[in-house]
Amino acid sequence: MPPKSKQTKKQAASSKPPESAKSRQQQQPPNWPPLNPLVPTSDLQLVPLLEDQILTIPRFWPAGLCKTYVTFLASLPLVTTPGKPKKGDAVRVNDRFQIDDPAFAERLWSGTALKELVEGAVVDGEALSEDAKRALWGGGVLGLNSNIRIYRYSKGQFFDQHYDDANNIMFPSASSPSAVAAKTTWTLLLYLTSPATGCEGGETVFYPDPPSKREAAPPPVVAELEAGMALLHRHGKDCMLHEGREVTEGEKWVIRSDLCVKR
Ligand SMILES: O=C(O)CCC(=O)C(=O)O
Ligand SMILES: [Fe+2]
Repeated sequence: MPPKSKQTKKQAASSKPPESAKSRQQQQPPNWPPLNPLVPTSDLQLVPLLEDQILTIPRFWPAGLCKTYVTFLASLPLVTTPGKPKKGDAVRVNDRFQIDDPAFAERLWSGTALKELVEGAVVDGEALSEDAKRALWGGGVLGLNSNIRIYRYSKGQFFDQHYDDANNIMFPSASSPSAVAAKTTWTLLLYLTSPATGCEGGETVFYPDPPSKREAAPPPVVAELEAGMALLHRHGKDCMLHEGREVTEGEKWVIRSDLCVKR
């Protein structure tokens, strides 16, 4: 699908946790399976898919852990998107489970290679300076957004072209009783399925803007699904137009959170 003009700039529907009666009464977090076995951090790296915009971590989760999670996530009460989006929201047709779970966000951050890779910021074998790190992540990194979203796309489901919003949040602080003012700067997608697990289609596709009005847009950047690969992309004002292509066979499963920095 060609990129749409900026006039039709769709946002992903609000990623803030729903204000339903259930969420206000503090929905019980799931009993997430342990995050092991994992690939040692020293065997992993941040690999740019598009410089300064999209980074991947291939083999972030091994196949076995992805499989354990897909089986577990399928037992959660996922909710199918209502057919018609609110005005200005992108069409998202999938099944979703959303939970505010600071403990799981912290495990996904510190209990995996993510924290070390992001804080170390060794991109393509080159270690960034402290200033370059702040410029890359948009500030001093705190960890992952506690707003955890699980997506299941079955055959025919997709996430239409949109931009991801940055959100201001209060980040729980380990060192002080009060939370720290934070904002989200990058989207984290963790793919649990791929053609190797029977999922066809469903690639996340990014549409770069043309360099000027008179020039053609560069070709889209396609993130092929790889079970266990994590992908980070800039969001908010620096977000690229992107979509989750239609799944044509099998199921696509994704865990979504966001990188948070001090505000
Ligand atoms: O599922 C995908 O590939 C994309 C998801 C996405 O764009 C989002 O969560 O905002
Ligand atoms: Fe998105």
